[in-house]
Amino acid sequence: MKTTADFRKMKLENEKITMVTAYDAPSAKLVEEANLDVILVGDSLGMVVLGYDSTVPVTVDDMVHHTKAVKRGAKDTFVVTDMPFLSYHGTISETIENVKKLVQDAGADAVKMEGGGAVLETAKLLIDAGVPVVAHLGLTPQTVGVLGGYKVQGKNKEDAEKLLADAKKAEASGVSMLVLECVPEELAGLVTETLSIPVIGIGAGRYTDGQVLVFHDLIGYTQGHVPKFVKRYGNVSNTIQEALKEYNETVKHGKFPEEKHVFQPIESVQQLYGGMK
Ligand SMILES: Nc1nc(=O)c2c([nH]1)NC[C@@H]1CN(c3ccc(C(=O)N[C@@H](CCC(=O)O)C(=O)O)cc3)CN21
Ligand SMILES: CC(C)C(=O)C(=O)O
Ligand SMILES: [Mg+2]
Repeated sequence: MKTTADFRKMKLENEKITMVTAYDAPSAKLVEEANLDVILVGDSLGMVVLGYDSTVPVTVDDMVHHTKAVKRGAKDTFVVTDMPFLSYHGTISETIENVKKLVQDAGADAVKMEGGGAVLETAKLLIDAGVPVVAHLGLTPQTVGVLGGYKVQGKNKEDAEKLLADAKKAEASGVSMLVLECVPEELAGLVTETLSIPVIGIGAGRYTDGQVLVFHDLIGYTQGHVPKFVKRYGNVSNTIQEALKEYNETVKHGKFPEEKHVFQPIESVQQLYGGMK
């Protein structure tokens, strides 16, 4: 399994780092077999899998449940799990209780936390305790209510300076990586060249050390809104829809099951009831 040290080395050697979300065992297995570097059990789970309108309703128990599934499917890939909304804003003991569930019970290799400022103080305490932490700046979907929508961040000088300062603070806190979401690509490039930790972008342009996308967006399986920064590499929704329609038709028309799908012989049933009428 690649580790945080490997990701740092990859940055130094200009080798791009690939990250994708996964929420269950079979998809995690496919990600591992495709040789991607990192799996993120994102709280986007709430939107792409659980049918919520935002990531706000996602709980620690949801993240535990799906992290366990992902770890069963991908035993040899570094797994980062999102700490969900408000699960790292209470007392440090409450936060540690939640981290313990995600790391010790579910097997996450690192936890990701959205935000700068005070969140990074919390990150430092966790890192001192031995927990690898990934920071997440720029568009932080858990604060959508405060931001007023999923909008590009760091567009003016003041916001850009704040973001760069938070990024430096993240590095100083000891975080292993930084996810940068929905920022102008030049700002992402500046953050990337300023920091020595890997910067993974989503909607952050071409100059970051790596990229992350939501699994369902990438394969074309998202049912709701797909952000502009997404490239769809497949169209799985079509494939599934075709299979479902064909199943429906063949059953309705008596063409499934066929003889090869049937258990034979039915001697015992014949002995019991004298066979079918
Ligand atoms: N399917 C999915 N993909 C994601 O990448 C994703 C989620 N869901 N849910 C959690 C967060 C929310 N994210 C989002 C959601 C929407 C936009 C969006 O619509 N952005 C506008 C840009 C608006 C602007 O110009 O300021 C867009 O048109 O893409 C961006 C990120 C990223 N994450
Ligand atoms: C969009 C990525 C970075 C994320 O946080 C998630 O999938 O929840
Ligand atoms: Mg997230």
